[in-house]
Amino acid sequence: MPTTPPPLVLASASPARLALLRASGFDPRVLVSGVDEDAIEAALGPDAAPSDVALELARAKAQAVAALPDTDGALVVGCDSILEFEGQALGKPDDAEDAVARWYAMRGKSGRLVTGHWLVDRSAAGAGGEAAEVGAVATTVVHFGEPSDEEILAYVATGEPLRVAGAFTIDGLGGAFVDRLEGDHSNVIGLSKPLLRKLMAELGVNYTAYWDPAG
Ligand SMILES: Nc1nc2c(ncn2[C@@H]2O[C@H](COP(=O)(O)OP(=O)(O)OP(=O)(O)O)[C@@H](O)[C@H]2O)c(=O)[nH]1
Repeated sequence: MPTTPPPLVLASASPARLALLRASGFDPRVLVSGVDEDAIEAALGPDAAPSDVALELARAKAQAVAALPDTDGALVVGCDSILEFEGQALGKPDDAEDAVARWYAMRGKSGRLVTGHWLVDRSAAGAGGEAAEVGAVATTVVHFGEPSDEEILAYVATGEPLRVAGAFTIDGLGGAFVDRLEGDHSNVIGLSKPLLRKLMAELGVNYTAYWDPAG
């Protein structure tokens, strides 16, 4: 019989990450970190690798939430997703104009969606242990389709691209404009399930112990 795992805390405001965890058998509490992502990115400098930025932001979010008294005894997970495209680190678009310009540049090409993952184990057994990665499992190559100008304008007008890293989704409206992926799809949505399992194992936490046997 699996031991009772530490309660899971998602240090993210992302509705997609929460929905993904719930669909995967978890019922996390959500505590949003409120960290100043722009300040962290500025401190890393313009030449920082997108994977380094994503990991540093994931760390900042997870550790900020793990510092709250409310997370005593819990396992905290923080994430950050960035699209690496033609040498640029692209988060959410600044505005509709930026989203349109990005799609004009992205269509017919490919990019790498990297998601930094950072876990902090505040349980008694975990003693503040941490596990983090933005490696191979947390990098997915995205091959974009070729939406027409009109389709791009229609997509941006929905507002969806403004709310997501890289100005696209694979499971939402934007999926029509993503031809294929190479790598983990959940990583693109914002949290890689196989990587979460791996990082939990590094902390001695059993991923399946969160599942309700009654289903
Ligand atoms: N549903 C969906 N969401 C996506 C996809 N790609 C990126 N996102 C979302 O884009 C957002 C990336 O921004 P982040 O800064 O990592 O996270 P956030 O939403 O700002 O929330 P915090 O973790 O609180 O910063 C996340 O909410 C991701 O879930 C996708 O293909 N599908």
